[in-house]
Amino acid sequence: MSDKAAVLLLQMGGPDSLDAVEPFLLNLFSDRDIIRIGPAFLQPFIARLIAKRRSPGVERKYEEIGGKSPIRELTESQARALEEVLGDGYRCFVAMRYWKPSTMEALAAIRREGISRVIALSLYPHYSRATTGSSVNELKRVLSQSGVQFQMTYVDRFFDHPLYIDALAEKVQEGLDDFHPLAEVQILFSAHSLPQSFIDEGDPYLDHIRETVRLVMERFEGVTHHLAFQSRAGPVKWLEPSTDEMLEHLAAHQVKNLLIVPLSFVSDHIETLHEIDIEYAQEAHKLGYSRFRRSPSLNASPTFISCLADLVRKATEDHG
Ligand SMILES: C=CC1=C(C)c2cc3[nH]c(cc4nc(cc5[nH]c(cc1n2)c(C)c5CCC(=O)O)C(CCC(=O)O)=C4C)c(C)c3C=C
Ligand SMILES: [Fe+2]
Ligand SMILES: [Fe+2]
Repeated sequence: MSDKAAVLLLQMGGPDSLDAVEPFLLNLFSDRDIIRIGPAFLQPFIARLIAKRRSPGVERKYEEIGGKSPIRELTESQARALEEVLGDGYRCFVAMRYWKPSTMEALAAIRREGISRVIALSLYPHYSRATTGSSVNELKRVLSQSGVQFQMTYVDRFFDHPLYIDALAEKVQEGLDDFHPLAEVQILFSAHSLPQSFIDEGDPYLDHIRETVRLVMERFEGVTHHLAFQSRAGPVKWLEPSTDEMLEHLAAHQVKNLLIVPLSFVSDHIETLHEIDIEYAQEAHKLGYSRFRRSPSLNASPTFISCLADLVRKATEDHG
């Protein structure tokens, strides 16, 4: 047995080729933690229909950002950077909820290394049953099926960690530096949307998002900011206002310079590279903004990696 600990980074995953889009969507729409469609016994059939119907449009979007999601490479590079900072006592692994490497593959790799202590670290800063909840449920299912005993610790949120806030603030500052020094810039935080029913049932996601925004804005006193929600994916009531409505609203109020700051994701993927950089940028141009920019994603930002390292070290101390 190894005396090292494994850090298992939990992330959503994304298609690694255009052929992977439909099976990726099938995995996602089959998961009742993220979406409930009809009674449980019917969901696999309905999920198949939705995945088939949705995939041509989604494939076109992935085609426009290079033919796949970059989320695997970006998460692997976060894992390597984290390993470097943590040093000899740790090895880092990645488990993707809806694509590769799967939770099963990740646990098998940890086992091959002879490691028995695992810190499962969700890469979603804000807790939601739809994201972290789903990944942790999957992990627990696979652990119980595998029959292998690991000593597990879970880190399921870090929306208010000072180093996460520092890392975001650095990116916001980089974004602001891309405007003329005398320009009056407003900030639009754009978080991933969630059906309102999750919040009504007690999901803390919205409170976590608001707290992150509050803490970041403590560093930018005097700058006007807004919060909106992007990437709805179905015909229910989602969090409001939507990012596209907010873009229209601000344009109508003569806002000319806008920095959009993506929240809820810690790396680039289709919703930054396509939805913001292509779709919202075109919309902003039509609406008459003079300058519309996105702050860079955290990816392997050294400050963000030191946040992850701090979370891992604290989890290790707590469970000695
Ligand atoms: C079905 C409902 C969905 C809910 C609820 C939802 C919540 C949610 N998702 C993220 C983060 C990501 N979502 C991504 C893609 C994606 N999400 C949904 C659906 C829901 N998400 C779909 C159908 C897709 C696929 C793309 C599409 O069809 O439009 C991704 C990107 C993966 C990648 O390309 O790399 C991320 C990341 C959060 C944070 C969240 C709620 C809090
Ligand atoms: Fe999503
Ligand atoms: Fe108004």
